[in-house]
Amino acid sequence: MEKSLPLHLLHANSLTIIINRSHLILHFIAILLLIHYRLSFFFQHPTLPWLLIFVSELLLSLSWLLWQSTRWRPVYRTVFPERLPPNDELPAIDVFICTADPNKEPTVEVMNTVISAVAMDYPPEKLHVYVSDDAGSDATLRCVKEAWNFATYWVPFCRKYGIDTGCPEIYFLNSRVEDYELKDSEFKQDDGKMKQKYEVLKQRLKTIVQHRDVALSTNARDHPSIIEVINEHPKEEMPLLVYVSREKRPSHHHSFKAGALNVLLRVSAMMSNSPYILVLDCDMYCSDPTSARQAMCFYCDPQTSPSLAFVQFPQMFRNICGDDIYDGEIRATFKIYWPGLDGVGGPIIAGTNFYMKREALLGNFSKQGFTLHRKGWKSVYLYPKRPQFLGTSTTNLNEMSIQWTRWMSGLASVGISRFCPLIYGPLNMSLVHLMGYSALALEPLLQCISLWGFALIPQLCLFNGIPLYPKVKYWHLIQFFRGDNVDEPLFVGVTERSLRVRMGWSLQFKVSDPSFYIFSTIFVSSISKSLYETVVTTGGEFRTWRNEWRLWMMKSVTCATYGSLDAVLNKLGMKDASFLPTNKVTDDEQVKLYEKGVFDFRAATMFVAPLVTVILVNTAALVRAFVKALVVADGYWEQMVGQMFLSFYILVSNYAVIEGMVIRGDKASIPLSVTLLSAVFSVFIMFIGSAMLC
Ligand SMILES: O=c1ccn([C@@H]2O[C@H](COP(=O)(O)OP(=O)(O)O[C@H]3O[C@H](CO)[C@@H](O)[C@H](O)[C@H]3O)[C@@H](O)[C@H]2O)c(=O)[nH]1
Ligand SMILES: [Mn+2]
Repeated sequence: MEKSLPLHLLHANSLTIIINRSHLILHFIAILLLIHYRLSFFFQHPTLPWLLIFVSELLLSLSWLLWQSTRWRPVYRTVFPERLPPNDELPAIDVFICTADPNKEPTVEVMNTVISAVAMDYPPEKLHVYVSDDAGSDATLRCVKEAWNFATYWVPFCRKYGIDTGCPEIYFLNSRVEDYELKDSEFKQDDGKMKQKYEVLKQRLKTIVQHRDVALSTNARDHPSIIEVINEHPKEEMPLLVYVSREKRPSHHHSFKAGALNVLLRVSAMMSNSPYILVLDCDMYCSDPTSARQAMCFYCDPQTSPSLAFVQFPQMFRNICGDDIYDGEIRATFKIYWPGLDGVGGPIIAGTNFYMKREALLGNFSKQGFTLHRKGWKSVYLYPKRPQFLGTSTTNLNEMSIQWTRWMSGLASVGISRFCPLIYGPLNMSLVHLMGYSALALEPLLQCISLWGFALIPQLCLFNGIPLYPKVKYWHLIQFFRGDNVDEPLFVGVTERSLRVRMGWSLQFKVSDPSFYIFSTIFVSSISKSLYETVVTTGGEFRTWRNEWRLWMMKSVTCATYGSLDAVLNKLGMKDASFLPTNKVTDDEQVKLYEKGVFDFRAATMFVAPLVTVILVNTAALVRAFVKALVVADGYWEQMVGQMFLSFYILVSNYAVIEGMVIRGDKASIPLSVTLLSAVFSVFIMFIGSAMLC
């Protein structure tokens, strides 16, 4: 009876699907009308600015269309680990943890990841944990040994009392007084001892790191390989723990994280060779010990398992708070895109927090970005209520921009390679799935070209009085009075009339060119759909939506642009691939700003100057247009209102940049030098742009 019950279920919300598809049809019709409008005008009066803005509109529409694949059939999954076969029938798992830089990746956190992996709720003889240390640091090896020593007490403690997290840091942070009072004295005693041991561990780790041989750390790029089994004398309740530092030589390309994973793949093949692999970044605590059992709900199902390559969990973060102005949560990716991809053929690998079938890899990690799906492998996305893994997210502008530039570069390099999903067609992939892949791979290029277009072309034309959007005929304010002639005094000196006189302003506009409706429909439709998705379907707030919208604009002119450039230069052989690991060390001052929702503009000039430049160009265009509208007689408003609105909208959305430039005077505001440099860029753009376009 038990056996026939399903191990996992799939749900699709039909209301969401109906709304998504109806919106898709309406928005698509509006885009077709826009194309018709542009083409018919363009053939009559071909001009360069019209062509450029049309290209921007087409590229953005293409990107929108590709992303619709993720709205086509979003699905959610539930698992029933209690229905799994008994422990002795479960398959074995190898856990891979990668660390690269002891300066950027705090050792206490890395060791918490290691301990939490060792303490996972899985038969210990079927669990093997491999730690890859790309820095080849002797200190890290010693720390792993300390962590192991602690874990030999910690794991039995967790098992004995059924502790619901295998991560000591989370456990000691969250242990609640009320629960504690209910516990018996034996538990209290053990808990006290554990706490003490944990404090000792932290102290030891700190000492090791402080006294580490600095000379060794300079050898991070040049060292022989070290493989050390930490628990040479196996203990019953403990899984295998292995430290691996692959050989690195300056003359050999080491392929960063993918290279490290490939070494772990080979080392583990010689030692445990488990059929399943869990990949974790060094900061990703296994906060819920049951993730392996949850993933096995798919792999132990004889129907799904044969073609299932990996089970992806979302990346979640333990340091998200307040406004989350840098969208550290990466909400859209894990709440919209991945469930969307799951419904049409499977999510792609997010780089961490996934269980992989060894067989699907064919001995190599790096030839994934979509060949697996093309060969007919499937993947599933599991987003349980309780976070399975918790890592650290970027919480300042600089780190966020570096990280996104790296991601954008990675995506763009797929987009411009022969693996571009649109070219490297489907073998076993559906069209919608392929669109999802293309949406990701082409995102950087489509986004940066179109958004630079929207940020500059209409503004340059506005500055020079060239209309790009349909006219609005009447656009004026009417003041009106209303009141009945009743003059009997109510009180001394107050007549009813004077009370009832209403003074009001009404805004009246009449659209003379019906095409104006096409543009306003597209604008309103995009805004309302994204608002609906952020607030209704994914439970965000209005400010969440504002943050995401603003960040999308900001990242287009910085990260997407640099990422695309990086990929192109790389392809042309003019630049080497690079991977700057994200800094996971937190700085109190920066965290305070992040918590308050204040932008920290102490970022590399290359990430701030484009933002300021866009603001300056938009301001100049808008101010000039206003002055002209006041001076030049009739007709100016009607023609220019679309462009004026666009500039106004860009300025309002990015008010935080204006604030950082002229209002805030604190240390983290935009330095005058950056503003001046951007002013030079702006003047340059205005002159050259005006000369070319107008
Ligand atoms: O040469 C390297 C560089 C990095 N890493 C490790 O790779 C992981 C991810 O690096 P991190 O700097 O934390 O990058 P993030 O920006 O946080 O990572 C995201 O983006 C990466 C791809 O850009 C993915 O690989 C990650 O899984 C994903 O979490 C970390 O554990 C690093 O220690 C290595 O092992 N070797
Ligand atoms: Mn990371």
